Amino acid sequence: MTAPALEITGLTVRYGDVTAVHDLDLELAAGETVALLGPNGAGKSSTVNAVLGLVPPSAGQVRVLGRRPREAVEAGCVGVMLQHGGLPSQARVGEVVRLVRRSFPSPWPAEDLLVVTDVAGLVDRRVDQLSGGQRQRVMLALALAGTPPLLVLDEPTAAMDVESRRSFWTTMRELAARGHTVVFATHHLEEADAVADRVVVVAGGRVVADGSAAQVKASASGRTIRFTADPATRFGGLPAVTDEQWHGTSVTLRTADPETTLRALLARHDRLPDLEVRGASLEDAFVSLTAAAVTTATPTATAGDPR
Ligand SMILES: Nc1ncnc2c1ncn2[C@@H]1O[C@H](COP(=O)(O)OP(=O)(O)OP(=O)(O)O)[C@@H](O)[C@H]1O
Repeated sequence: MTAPALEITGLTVRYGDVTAVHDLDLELAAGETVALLGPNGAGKSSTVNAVLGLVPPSAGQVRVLGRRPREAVEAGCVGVMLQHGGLPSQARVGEVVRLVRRSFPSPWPAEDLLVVTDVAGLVDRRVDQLSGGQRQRVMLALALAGTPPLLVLDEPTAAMDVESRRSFWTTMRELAARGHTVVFATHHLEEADAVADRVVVVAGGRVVADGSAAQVKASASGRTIRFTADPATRFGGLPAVTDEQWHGTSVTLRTADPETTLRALLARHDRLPDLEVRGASLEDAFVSLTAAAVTTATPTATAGDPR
């Protein structure tokens, strides 16, 4: 049986009095593309750093393809893009890529590496002359230089514009299609929704939801009903409504049971102009799951099948 790409069991990371990660379990199968979502300070970077062997677990253990993190990194099993990765500023891109490739036992074929990461046109450029997005692409080329089965990316698109992000994620999909496992921490919910086949939401150092984007969305209770109304109107007392928000003349009701709420609304009002009934977005789910975690400080049920 092949080992999971990543197996985290009971991981706790403490920095002095601060517990950044609490008893976290996570298993990634080979070939999965997994988004790690969470608000600032949720424990994403601490988890990533433990996976890379950069911080020691205070409790629990991490295995990357069955190996200890340091061993896995040294064997070239893990490609990494960190938030504050450095590059030698005076060197040319081609030299840096060549040097890094040479340090691995099974480097990614040179030409293909430059094409896949869209760096071919930058090889003669000095590193300090790159734009933020170009720099990130070079960082990706270095992360892939050892042909790692697992790619770990901490907010990889933070410095990229919309177009660079789009092409970056196209590259990630190609890598996933070639069998690489990709795990990335992000604040961009739309990226997680579009790219990841699994979304893990972390809050307060714990996993609060784990499933496909659709499952995570479904785990945020309720739908929203939106329509236009006179701001003097009040909709208190409607069945199943848990929240009422106004923006000008547009009212949004959150409801646990849209059909019952709609029946009651239509019994009282002849017209509901611009009526829309929507499922929760990933952002709605994220806000409600992470808010619940902060309020209760205990993990809620995971969405979807535990893996
Ligand atoms: N080296 C450190 N020393 C002390 N506390 C730390 C250290 N690194 C992180 N922390 C704390 O641990 C908690 C989790 O931080 P972490 O960086 O893992 O979260 P994150 O989810 O990656 O946040 P962000 O999205 O802001 O990058 C925070 O309270 C943070 O202040």
